[in-house]
Amino acid sequence: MSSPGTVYIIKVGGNVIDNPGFLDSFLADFAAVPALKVLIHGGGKIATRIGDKLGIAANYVNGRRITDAETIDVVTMVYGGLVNKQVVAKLQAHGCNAIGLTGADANIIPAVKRPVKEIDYGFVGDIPTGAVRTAPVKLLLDAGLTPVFSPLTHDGKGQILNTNADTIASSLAVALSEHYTVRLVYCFEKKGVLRNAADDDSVINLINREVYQQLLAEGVLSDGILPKLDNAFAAIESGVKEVLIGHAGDLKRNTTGSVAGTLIC
Ligand SMILES: Nc1ncnc2c1ncn2[C@@H]1O[C@H](COP(=O)(O)OP(=O)(O)O)[C@@H](O)[C@H]1O
Ligand SMILES: CC(=O)N[C@@H](CCC(=O)OP(=O)(O)O)C(=O)O
Repeated sequence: MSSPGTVYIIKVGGNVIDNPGFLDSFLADFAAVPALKVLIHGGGKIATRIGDKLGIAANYVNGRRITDAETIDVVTMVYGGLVNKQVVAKLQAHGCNAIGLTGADANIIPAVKRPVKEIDYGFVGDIPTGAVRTAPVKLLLDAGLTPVFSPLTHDGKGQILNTNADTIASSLAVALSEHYTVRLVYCFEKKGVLRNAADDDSVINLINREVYQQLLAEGVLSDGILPKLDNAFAAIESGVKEVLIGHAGDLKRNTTGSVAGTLIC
């Protein structure tokens, strides 16, 4: 049997999306990745700004947006519409035949509304293990298309759900590992996971579970880096070949054999 081909699952975060020049150079690099690839975009910052204009204030708990009935409409419009279609149009301009999707399209990412415990997250979706349906993604890749996912899923009963983009990337990476050698690259505005969040050059090159526990105990990690690391470990422990967290400007290096940023092992 021949060895499976490589697919890059690449996630780009809200601080890159919110900076038009940075986003454009990132998308040019993404378009040039010489392998099969899937893009997952965030957009939390833009959703917060547009929500503010509409008088709908953002509220985050543990890195997840509390998504009430008004907020799910805002994020559906912003992630599934504005951001997704702008990213697709820009990729087309770079010669990448992108197709924009939510997790509801082709029923690729069925999710479950997060149960209410101490906190009611509202219309936030968790992706059950094994739920991602890879067949439609494979069809698109086989047809020469590049899927671009917004951070939206659905409950199978007609309700769109808001799911953290890092989680979507990790779940897609794990599911596609059954068919491909998958490399997952988280791209954001820092050079990697930092030992000192205020020092952009304090990148930690390698993090395993033991180092992660130490960093947590030292209080070095906060905000969005926590769900990113949780999702990164979930991927590396479930069949994904390589997981990297790095600067969006280092995508070219991170998809051509070298490593710039933090490698999860
Ligand atoms: N030790 C750390 N290293 C890197 N980032 C950190 C660290 N501690 C906190 N952060 C914060 O985590 C953020 C990344 O999470 P998030 O804002 O959700 O990014 P994205 O939108 O790209 O997923 C960084 O912008 C940074 O402000
Ligand atoms: C449930 C939840 O928190 N969803 C995220 C989805 C967007 C996202 O993940 O965007 P970034 O990658 O830019 O952070 C949110 O609404 O902020």
